[in-house]
Amino acid sequence: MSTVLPLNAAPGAPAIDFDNVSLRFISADGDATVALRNFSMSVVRGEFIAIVGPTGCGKSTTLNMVTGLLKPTVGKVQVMGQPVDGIDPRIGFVFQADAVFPWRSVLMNVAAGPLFRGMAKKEALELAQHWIQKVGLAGFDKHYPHQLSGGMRKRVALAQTFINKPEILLMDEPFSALDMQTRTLMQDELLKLWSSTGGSVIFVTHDLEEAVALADRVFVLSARPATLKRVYEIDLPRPRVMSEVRYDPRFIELSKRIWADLREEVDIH
Ligand SMILES: Nc1ncnc2c1ncn2[C@@H]1O[C@H](COP(=O)(O)OP(=O)(O)OP(=O)(O)O)[C@@H](O)[C@H]1O
Repeated sequence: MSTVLPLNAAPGAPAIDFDNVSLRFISADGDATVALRNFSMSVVRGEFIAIVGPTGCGKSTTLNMVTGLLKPTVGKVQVMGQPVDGIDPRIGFVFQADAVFPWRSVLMNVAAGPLFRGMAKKEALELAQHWIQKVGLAGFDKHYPHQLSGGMRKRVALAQTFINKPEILLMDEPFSALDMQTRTLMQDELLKLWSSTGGSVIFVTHDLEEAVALADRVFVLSARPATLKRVYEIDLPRPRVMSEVRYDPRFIELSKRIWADLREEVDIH
């Protein structure tokens, strides 16, 4: 099994492609749970996709198939035109739980990726300082995670991820543990970082307003076994400012429509 895919193996291919994918979990006592059924989704390079759906429908499962942690029972998942196979250095992650190392300073946390890949220490630390500044943490490089607020730790996580220049970024409710104000700041931060680096993002969230505010397209999943219910084009202009976009009449209209779709799923189950 190869662990690293050839870079830009298929230049014209979508960044991520789910082709009629179903996934069934079989538990130790033989019970089957269908988490995803006939799911297709194509993510263009540079596109920001959000996935919303009721609890337990299979949102995280889709991300786990992009990383290769889970394999579809039926159908195909491809990254940059190639089947998912092993660890792909082009993919970055930010999840709800902080992935920062508690025993490392902010600087060493942010430098971890480049150092791991063999970059010279001086160069890696300089690059890390650059990213620490970029996420608004200048002066905190010697702090340890326990000395930071939840929002600041999230900034470390973003710097730690973006320093690796991911071509694909998978985010699973990354800001859901934050208070509303910090969350809004982090959403702005994410959009800035994304627009300056140009990767593709899949952002899983329970918060449909967050999905509408951030994404180019919102994929609505049905209750389990999840199928794709509808896809919404979010034609709000960019750059978007989180504290303002929520008052845009088009934002309100789209949010209402998507909520009506989602509510049907939540009501039934
Ligand atoms: N390893 C596993 N073995 C068996 N069932 C699993 C496994 N992982 C997930 N499931 C089941 O598959 C379904 C989808 O789970 P998943 O975590 O993808 O949902 P989700 O939409 O991300 O949920 P939430 O919104 O609550 O985070 C759930 O019913 C879950 O219990």
